[in-house]
Amino acid sequence: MSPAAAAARATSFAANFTTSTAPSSGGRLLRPFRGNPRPRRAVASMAVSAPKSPAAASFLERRESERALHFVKYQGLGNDFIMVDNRDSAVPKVTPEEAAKLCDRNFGIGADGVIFVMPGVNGADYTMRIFNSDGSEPEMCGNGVRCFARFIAEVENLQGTHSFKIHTGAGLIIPEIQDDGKVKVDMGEPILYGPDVPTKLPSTKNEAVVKAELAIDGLAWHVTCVSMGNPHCITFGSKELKVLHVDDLKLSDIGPKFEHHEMFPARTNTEFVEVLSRSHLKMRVWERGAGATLACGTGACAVVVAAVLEGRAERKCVVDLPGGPLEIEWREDNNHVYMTGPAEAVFYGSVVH
Ligand SMILES: N[C@@H](CCC[C@H](N)C(=O)O)C(=O)O
Repeated sequence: MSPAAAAARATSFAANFTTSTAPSSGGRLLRPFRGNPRPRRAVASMAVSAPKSPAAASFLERRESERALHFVKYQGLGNDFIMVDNRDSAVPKVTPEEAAKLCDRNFGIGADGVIFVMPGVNGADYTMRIFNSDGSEPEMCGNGVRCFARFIAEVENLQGTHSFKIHTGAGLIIPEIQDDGKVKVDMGEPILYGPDVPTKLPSTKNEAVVKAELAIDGLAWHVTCVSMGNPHCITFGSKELKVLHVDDLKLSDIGPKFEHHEMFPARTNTEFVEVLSRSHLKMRVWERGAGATLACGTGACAVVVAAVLEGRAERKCVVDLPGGPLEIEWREDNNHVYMTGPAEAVFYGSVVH
């Protein structure tokens, strides 16, 4: 597509979206919304209520248009995603440029990313792809994969506990919906070898980059680098600031300087962490491609790995994020990291493109 055509297409996105608020789930799986007389596809839950005015009638035409994209907005601890049912195709239904438009909180729907539920490959049940709010494509998303599991249960009309094998850019990820509606995810093994994270910082402990020095804004930050499929740089402070008070940080100033630092060839997510106890951590995150978000699942996992490597915490911790707590465990027996937390639908809508 030419840049001009892409721009025109993206503009029509912003001008033509409609939404409807989801009925409260009360912590349970949402049922299909009943106002839809004739759902276009099997995903009845993406429908909207019946029109009552001429304006609403023209909305109906748009909804039934071939170009309508139906979505469900999900959130996990305030990390929010536009979920797209892409089960019938291995090609995402929106382009990275369109995704960036849709994620815009003023001119679009507003979200930290767009997630596509796609057919599985290599024996996996499904494939997850995600575009960040800047249109870049990360390998993995922890809060996103919990939303992904709940969204699958919704569109497949599954009740109770279920687990799925999800193919992602970070390999096979296994979320399990628990009785209480929370999702526990086997996030696989952390990657600690510097060039694979990737970071150009030299290793300091075996092959890992632990408490290495990184100069930013006149401070010598102590950073540990961990990949959970996607890159993370974790800091508990600097030579000058021994202890961080994360609420005092101006993330929008400092975050981009980590994200775009030359030591991180694929850019990086950055977690700023305060140790409340050996099993209780508090963090704020600046995400690659999305900026300050209310939560980051892969980030919370990476934080616990870094805290263990630096001798600051036990392997099982509660991690407080601005959007709420996650339970994280880095198991010694299999080296896998497990993350448990909530995910829920927020609203349903459609957008014409
Ligand atoms: N919020 C996510 C991470 C999303 C991807 C990240 N921005 C990246 O580019 O790596 C999470 O919950 O893990």
